Amino acid sequence: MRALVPLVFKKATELRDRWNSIMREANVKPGEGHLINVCSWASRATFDVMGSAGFDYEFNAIQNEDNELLKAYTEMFEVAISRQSGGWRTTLALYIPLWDKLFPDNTSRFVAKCQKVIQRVAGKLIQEKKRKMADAEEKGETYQGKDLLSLLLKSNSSVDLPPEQRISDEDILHMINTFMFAGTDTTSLAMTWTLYLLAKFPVVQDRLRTELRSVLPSTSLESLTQDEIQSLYATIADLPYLDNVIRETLRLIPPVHSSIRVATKDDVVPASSPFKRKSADGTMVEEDVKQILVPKGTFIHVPIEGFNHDKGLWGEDAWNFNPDRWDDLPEAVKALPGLYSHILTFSAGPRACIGLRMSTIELKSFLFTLVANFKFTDSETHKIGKANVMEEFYED
Ligand code: HEM
Repeated sequence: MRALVPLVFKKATELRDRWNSIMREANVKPGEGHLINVCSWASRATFDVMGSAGFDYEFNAIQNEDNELLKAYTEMFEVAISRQSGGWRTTLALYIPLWDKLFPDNTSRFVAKCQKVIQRVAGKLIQEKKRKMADAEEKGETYQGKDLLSLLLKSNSSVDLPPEQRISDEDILHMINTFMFAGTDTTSLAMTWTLYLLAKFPVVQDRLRTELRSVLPSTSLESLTQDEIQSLYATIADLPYLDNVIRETLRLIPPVHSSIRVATKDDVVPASSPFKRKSADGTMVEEDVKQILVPKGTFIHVPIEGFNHDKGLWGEDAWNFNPDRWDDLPEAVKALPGLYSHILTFSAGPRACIGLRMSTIELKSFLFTLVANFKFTDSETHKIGKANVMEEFYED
């Protein structure tokens, strides 16, 4: 993870410079604003980080959007996310995964087209990496690549690994897809919502900027040595208000708002307080229910956002954006499980997120660079909506 820090700083300063040059080109005068689609830029930045750190691949997305692999991923993500709105096809595909393959609609055909591009380009990437490793071996050297793909290929070709435990190139390709899907837009959404909330709550933004500027180095970030960057990041990582702002955003707007699990055996889930059960047509079926029976095979919707917003645990102000709450959490919250800060944003248990540390480095470094240099305000012309549990943001 240490090796990630200089790369993330490089990308954060690149994004800062790109925004500055856009404003210069648009002739924006000091104090004037300029409309920027933060969501799209944040996504391009996290693609760049994942490309370099994950696969030693330069999407170069902050500079241009023409890369064909980048286009395939972004278009595929957009389509996949638009499908999340539900509908009978989505539900059917959940129970019969082959359905989409047997009876593809336009969306499935489009995703298949993107997948073909990914298979071709990422497949070439895997072959090139293997060739570099073989070349190094021929010279009696060890290939030094530190990206995820190199480490994966190295451990996969290790002589100690029994052949039946080696993973195929096809599975490695699937892993690249998983990392691109799980590790880019999640972090960029977290970054975007943080900047959005800062725009909505200028007092919080000003207080955060003051904290960030207090640790700005006296020379430019570009002139820092690797050791100085590491030491700057260690300082940023410990900034209390930045930490609170990030935790509060991740609590209030988790980028993954819900998940699904399947019960592998019959189970009983106790209710924290008795509830009334209604049938699908809204008529009352049972009063004073104290537990939920879960038969094996049931699909369970895990409401991450609901867990993070529970007023019974977090207090009446649970739906408010209040970074200071992290200085004095209710006892009930402290007792909650979760990989991160008693919230379910990164899930929990054996299949919890493995990218928590990577996304923390990205969020802290990018927010440091951007908030110390720019002031964010809500767009007057573009309405930004929020679905799921909350539709509005409440002032504390
Ligand atoms: C703010 C950023 C992120 C959030 C909110 C987030 C959230 C999550 C959640 C909720 C899950 C569980 C999904 C489920 O089981 O239904 C998950 C899994 C996963 N995440 Fe993240 N993630 C983030 C960043 C990252 C990053 C940067 C990486 C890349 C290293 C990553 C890699 C993964 C992987 C590989 C899994 C699957 C783990 C498994 O099934 O064993 N995530 N993430």
